[in-house]
Amino acid sequence: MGSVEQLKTVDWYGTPVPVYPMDTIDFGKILSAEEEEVDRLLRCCQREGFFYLDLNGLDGRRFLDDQKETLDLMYRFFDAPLEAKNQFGLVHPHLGYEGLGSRTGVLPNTKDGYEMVKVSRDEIQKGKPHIPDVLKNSTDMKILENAISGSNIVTKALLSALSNAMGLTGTDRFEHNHRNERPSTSTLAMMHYVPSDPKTSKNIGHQKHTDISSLTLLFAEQWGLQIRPPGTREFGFVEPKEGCAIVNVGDSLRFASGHTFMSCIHRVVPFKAEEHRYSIAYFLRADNETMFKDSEGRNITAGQWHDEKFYVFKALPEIQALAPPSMLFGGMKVEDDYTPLAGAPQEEPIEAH
Ligand SMILES: O=C(O)CCC(=O)C(=O)O
Ligand SMILES: [Fe+2]
Repeated sequence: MGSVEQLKTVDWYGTPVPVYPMDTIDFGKILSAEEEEVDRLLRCCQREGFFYLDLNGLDGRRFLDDQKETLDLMYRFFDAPLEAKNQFGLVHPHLGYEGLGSRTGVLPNTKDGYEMVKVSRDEIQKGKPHIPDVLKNSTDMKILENAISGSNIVTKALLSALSNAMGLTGTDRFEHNHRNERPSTSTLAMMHYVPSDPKTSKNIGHQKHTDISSLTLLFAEQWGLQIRPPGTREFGFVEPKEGCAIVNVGDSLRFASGHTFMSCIHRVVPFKAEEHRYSIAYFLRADNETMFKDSEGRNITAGQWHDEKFYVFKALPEIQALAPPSMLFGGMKVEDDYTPLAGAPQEEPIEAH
């Protein structure tokens, strides 16, 4: 990572903000286990915890088609009346609907700026998903099924490559804790960020965090995602790249790698005040029963980690501040942030307890 002076920047409310470069991993080369590509993938996970995944090749393009279909479905879904979207509410933390402002926002004294609907992989596999009636026709069901199975295939291919790169065999391989027939909280999250102005709105973006997941496959064509690579103090934007998904390592894979992989700290801010932003995230998560050692040295199951961290995500800032920082940030080092935003309040540093 070069110094800030050498970084590309983008204007954000009158201030130049870094645009962080990220490596690009070619999905086709990963499928063929090309050694150089697999080694680069491993280095991305060890150094930064995020990368672009290039899906422009023949085997990747079908997942881009799934993304387009999912986006069309989302435009329709989020246009529906609140009662229709919220038909089942939040059934479990990893499935169902969460309305605007359910969590803490990205700036002090704000709530989040998005609504979200999540579809559980397990429920889709069992053929009995809690999906609101507005989406429960056969075409929409097929779109969701394709999006989930496609994302599962892509993330499992990455897991397998990472096991190879680490020389893992048998039950030590990462895939062993991500078996399709075992219960997990793996889920497809579809998010709609409402237009909001960081200087005046009370609903703003997505609070900084690391993901609970093992790997997150994110499709986001619009600006707004910011990352804070290890060793930096400043959030910078991730530039959307044609035909590429963004992949990040989450806490579970960091734990499974013996804390050698980086769980990427990130957040979402409104890029243009008048814009609706849509993003699709597949969270590949470990089987609920998988045992990890977390950053506090506790032995904890993947299911328990999910539930505890979800509770902290949803808690009020006062409660969040009482949780160990390793909860929201998976044991990643968190220095105070520098958040340039002319005229707007700065993000409060999270204190260590
Ligand atoms: O909307 C995005 O681009 C990222 C969302 C995110 O970080 C999350 O849901 O964990
Ligand atoms: Fe995230």
